[in-house]
Amino acid sequence: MSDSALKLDKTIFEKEIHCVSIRVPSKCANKFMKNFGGHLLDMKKFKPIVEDNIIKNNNYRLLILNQKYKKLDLSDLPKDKRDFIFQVQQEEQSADVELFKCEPYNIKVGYDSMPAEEVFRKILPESIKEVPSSYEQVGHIAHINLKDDVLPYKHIIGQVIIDKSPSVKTVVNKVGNISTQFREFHMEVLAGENDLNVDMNEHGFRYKFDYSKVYWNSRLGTEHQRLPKLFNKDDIVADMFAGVGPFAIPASKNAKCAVHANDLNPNSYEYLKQNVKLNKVEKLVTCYNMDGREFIKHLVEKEIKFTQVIMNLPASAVEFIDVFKGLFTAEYTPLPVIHCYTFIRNDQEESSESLAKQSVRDVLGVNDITFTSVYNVRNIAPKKDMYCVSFKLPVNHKRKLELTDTQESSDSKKLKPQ
Ligand SMILES: C[S@@+](CC[C@H](N)C(=O)[O-])C[C@H]1O[C@@H](n2cnc3c(N)ncnc32)[C@H](O)[C@@H]1O
Repeated sequence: MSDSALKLDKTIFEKEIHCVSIRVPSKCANKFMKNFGGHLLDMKKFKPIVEDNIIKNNNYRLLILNQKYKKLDLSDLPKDKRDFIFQVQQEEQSADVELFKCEPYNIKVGYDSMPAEEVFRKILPESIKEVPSSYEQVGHIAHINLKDDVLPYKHIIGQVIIDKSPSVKTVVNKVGNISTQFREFHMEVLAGENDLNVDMNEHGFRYKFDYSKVYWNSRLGTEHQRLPKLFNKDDIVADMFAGVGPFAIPASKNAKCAVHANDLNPNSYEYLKQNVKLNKVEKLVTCYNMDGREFIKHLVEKEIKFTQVIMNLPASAVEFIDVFKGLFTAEYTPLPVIHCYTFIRNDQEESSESLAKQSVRDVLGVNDITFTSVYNVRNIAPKKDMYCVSFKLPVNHKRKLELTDTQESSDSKKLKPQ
C-alpha cells in the first residue's frame, strides 16, 4: 500500500497498563520515593506518586509500583520492600484502615504518550528490522535519511516526528547522495510546512539560510565552537570554504579578530553577508565569492596578511593545499597555520592520524611539516572519521627572492613567484 493511502489510526495505540498502588500517608511519600528506587512505576509522562483520586483526601498519596509487579498481595515484590512498608506502617501506628491498602491502578496509554520509536515499531511491518531512530534538527526542520525499505511509509514517519517533537515544523528526507559541488542537500518535504528558510541559533549566534540552497550540518556545532577558540585578537583568519559563516562569525565575535570569509556558492555568499550583519560583525568580517584557491592568491596579491586558514571541505580540502606551494614571499612572517578538514577512511594498520598527516605531506611534497594537532572531529561511518589537521607551512615553501632589476641594493629587491 502506498504511504499516501495509509492513514495514521491513532486508536490502535490505545491500551491499558495494569499496575498495583499502595495508599501511603502524604508525609511519608518522600521516604518511599527514596527507598523504592527501581521498584516504582517507570513510564514517560507518568509519575510514580500521585494524589489519591479514589478517596479524595489530601493526607493520602498513591504509590504506584513498577508495572512489572501485578499481585495485589505484593507477593511478587522483593521481601525487603515489603518489610519496609510494614516498618513504616508500624511507625505510623495509624488506625486508618484505608492506609497501606493495595488497590489496582490502571493507566491508559496511547499515541500521545508513546515515544516515536515505539510508534514506528507498531506501524511498520515486522520485516523492517531497523526503524528510524534519529534525525538531525536544523532550526524548525528535522532532516532524516530514510532507508529504502521504509520509503513507502515516509509521509507517516514524517507526521509522527512532527507530532512527537514540538520544535519540529517540517520534516525532510535526503534524496540521493551529497555529491554536489556546494554540498547542499537535495531533499523532499515529507510532512509539515513547506518552508525551508531556517532562522536558527548555534552557541548564541544567529544564522538565516535556505536549507535547500546552502550547506549546513548541525553535527559540526561543537567544532564550530572549538576551532575559533584557538584564535586571538591578533590573528587574521582566512576561511576558504566559509558556508553561511559558522566559523567566521564566532571567530570574529569571540576572538575579536579580523576574518576574510569566502564561499564559491553565490547563495552561501549572500547568506554569509546577511549573517555577518545579523551578528553585528561587519567591521571584522569581509566576505568573498570566489574559488578557494583564487581567494588565497587574491589575499596574497592584495598583501592582505592572514595567520590562520580554515579549510572545511573535507571531501577535497587537502587537494586545495597545493595553493600554498611557493605562494609566500620571504617577508611573509609568520606563515599561517592551516586547519584542514579531511575524511580518513581507515581499514589499514596505520593510525588514522598518520594517514591524515601523510595526505598533507603528499600534496605539499615535503616531509618537514610541523603538525600542531590532528583532531578527530567525528565519526562518519564505520572506519571513516572526519579529522582537522592543523599544521604550519614549512619554511622552504616560501617564495625565493628574485631580483627584478640589476641593482643589488636590498631596496630594489622585488618579489616574484618561483
Ligand atoms: C562542507 S561546507 C562547509 C561550510 C562551513 N564552513 C560550515 O562549517 O558549515 C563546504 C563549503 O565549501 C563551498 N565550496 C565548495 N567548493 C568550493 C570552492 N572550490 N571554493 C570555495 N568554496 C567552495 C561550498 O559551497 C560549501 O559552502
